[in-house]
Parts: sequence; C-alpha cells; structure tokens
Amino acid sequence: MASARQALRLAGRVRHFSSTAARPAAEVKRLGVIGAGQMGLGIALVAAQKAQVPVTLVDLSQASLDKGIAFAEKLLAKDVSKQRITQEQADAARGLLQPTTSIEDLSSVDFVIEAVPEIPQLKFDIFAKLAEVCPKHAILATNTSSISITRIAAATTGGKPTDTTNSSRVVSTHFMNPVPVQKGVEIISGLQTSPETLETAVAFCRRLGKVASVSADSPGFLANRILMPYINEAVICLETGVGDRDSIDSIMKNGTNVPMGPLQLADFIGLDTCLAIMKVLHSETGDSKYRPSVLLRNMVDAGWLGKKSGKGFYDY
Ligand SMILES: NC(=O)c1ccc[n+]([C@@H]2O[C@H](COP(=O)([O-])OP(=O)(O)OC[C@H]3O[C@@H](n4cnc5c(N)ncnc54)[C@H](O)[C@@H]3O)[C@@H](O)[C@H]2O)c1
Repeated sequence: MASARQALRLAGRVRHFSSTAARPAAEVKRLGVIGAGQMGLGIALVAAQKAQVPVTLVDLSQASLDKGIAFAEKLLAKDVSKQRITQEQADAARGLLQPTTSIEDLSSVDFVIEAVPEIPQLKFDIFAKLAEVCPKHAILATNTSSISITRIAAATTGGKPTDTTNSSRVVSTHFMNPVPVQKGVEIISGLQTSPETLETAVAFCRRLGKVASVSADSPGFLANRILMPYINEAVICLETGVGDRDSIDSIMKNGTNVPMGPLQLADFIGLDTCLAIMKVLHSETGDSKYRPSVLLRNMVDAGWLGKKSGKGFYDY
C-alpha cells in the first residue's frame, strides 16, 4: 500500500498554490460526518471500527439518523454473527457513533466529511457553515461524486477568495459504495487545497483501511469519468437494440470478471445519480461523447431509479 508521501509523489499532476497548518492524521482524534444516508453512515461506521475515533454524525432529519444507526447496529450484529468481530468490538464501535441534528456539534472535530445529497448549493451552504463552526485546524472533506472541489472550497472564503485560511483545508475524500466493503477512495485536491491537507486526507483514509488514489479536480475525477460513460454506453446498447439486458450484463460480468454487469450496477448506484453525473461530465466538458442516453433520462423521469425505488433495469 502506498504511504502518504508516496501517494503525494504519485500526485505529481496536482498543483498546490497554498499551505495550511493542518494537524497530521495521527492526531485526528474526532471525526465529523454530515449526512447519515447510504454513504455518510458507511463512512461513520468504518471510522468507528477501523480508526476507533468518536464520530459526530449530523443529519437534518432525526428519521435518517434513527434509520442509519439501526442499520449500523444491524451491520455490526452481522459481523459478530459471522465471527468477524467480537461483541465487545461491536459495542465499542456503536458507542463511538454520536448522532445529532445540530451542525454546531462539529465545533471540536479534527476532520469532517460531508455526505449530503449531490446538490451544489446545499454543499456550498454547508461548507460556508463548516468554516464558521469547525476548529481552524480541521480538514473539511466532501464525498461529492461530481461537483468541483474548487467551487466547494470557494464557498468557505466568505467572499474573500484570496484568503485561503479555510479553502486550503478543503479536499475530497470520495468513498465508494458500499463503504464498509469497497477499499478504494479517491482523494481530490481543489485549486486551493494545500499539500498538508492532501497528505492528512490520504493518511486518514489509510487509517480507515482504504487504498487511496489521488487525482486532480476535473469533471468526474477518475472513477466516474471512467465508470459513468461505461454505464451510459451499456444503456445506449439496450436502447438501440444492440443487445438485451441480460446479454449486456452477462458479457461484461463473465467477460471482464466484474461482480455485476453495468445495468445492474447502475441500479445499485441509483439511475438518478448516474444521470446527474453524466450531465456534469457533458456540461462541464462540452464534449458530446458524454451525452446521457435518452433511455436513462426516461427511466429517471418515470421514477424508476433502480434498487432504492424497487424498479430499474431489474425489479426489486
Ligand atoms: N450513493 C453512492 O453510490 C455514492 C457513491 C459515492 C459518492 N456519493 C456521494 O455521496 C453523497 C451522499 O450520497 P448518499 O447516496 O449517501 O445520499 P443519501 O440520500 O443516501 O443521504 C444523504 C443524507 O443527507 C441528509 N441531509 C440532507 N440535507 C442535509 C443537511 N442540510 N444537513 C445534514 N444532513 C442533510 C439526508 O437527510 C440524508 O440522510 C452525494 O454527494 C453523492 O453524490 C454517493
């Protein structure tokens, strides 16, 4: 596994224009996570289990917090029943999760990861608030799938873009779904991100047992720049009758040794998420090769969003 320094060297393409006095990851003693949905809950649980730090888990919705905590308890109970961890370890991890509906409770975190829905203005507002609430050494990370890290960082400057006190601490830690299972994480620097921030993010992700890839702030970053056109092309093959659903999924599953084909994978990710990312790739690059498939748009318009809505390319 690459060390944090090696990862930084790998990131030779990433230019840095600012520096910051961020603490090294070994001193990340408390994590904050905003958004207790699919991704936020997974990140919080992995942090409690692997880094064994207290996690302040913030969500606007008490119902989401209750659902998330119940899901975490279910995952921990499953790990105990499969003898992957002991009951004591499960209890310790559960005890580290501290749900709250108040963002002000992030006032003593060393590192915060935002995982709210993929809505640009929502993320900008939250980062402006984090710059006010979190300690001045805290790393402010986003789990965005597609929004520019540079734009998110700019939201922390309070209208003074040349003051990088806050924006140099913004970075993306883009975890993969499901977080407890997937080892990969993309670490993306915005234009303002300092080398210290990047290094702290890489090192903290390693404490979570993840393998970090470093990339520049470019539409889709690495994972979605490669994955989403692949999924979109599979939908175009279905739409234009090149092959049926099962043939498309079968050839990719059995021919490229992936656990599921592209249409099933799209259902698991959420077709709305896939469409949103294709739209970003298309609009941000202006390149027609990223045009979302008509069928993908129609499926989303119909409310057939995949597994989460009970119907997508498959029925659930
Ligand atoms: N789902 C995936 O496969 C996946 C993979 C990688 C990255 N992402 C990214 O992760 C982020 C979260 O995605 P998700 O699938 O977990 O979403 P989700 O809809 O499952 O969860 C989002 C949570 O945020 C909460 N929330 C909304 N507004 C809030 C606010 N103002 N303050 C606090 N909490 C708020 C919601 O109540 C909800 O619990 C998005 O940026 C998404 O693009 C998703």
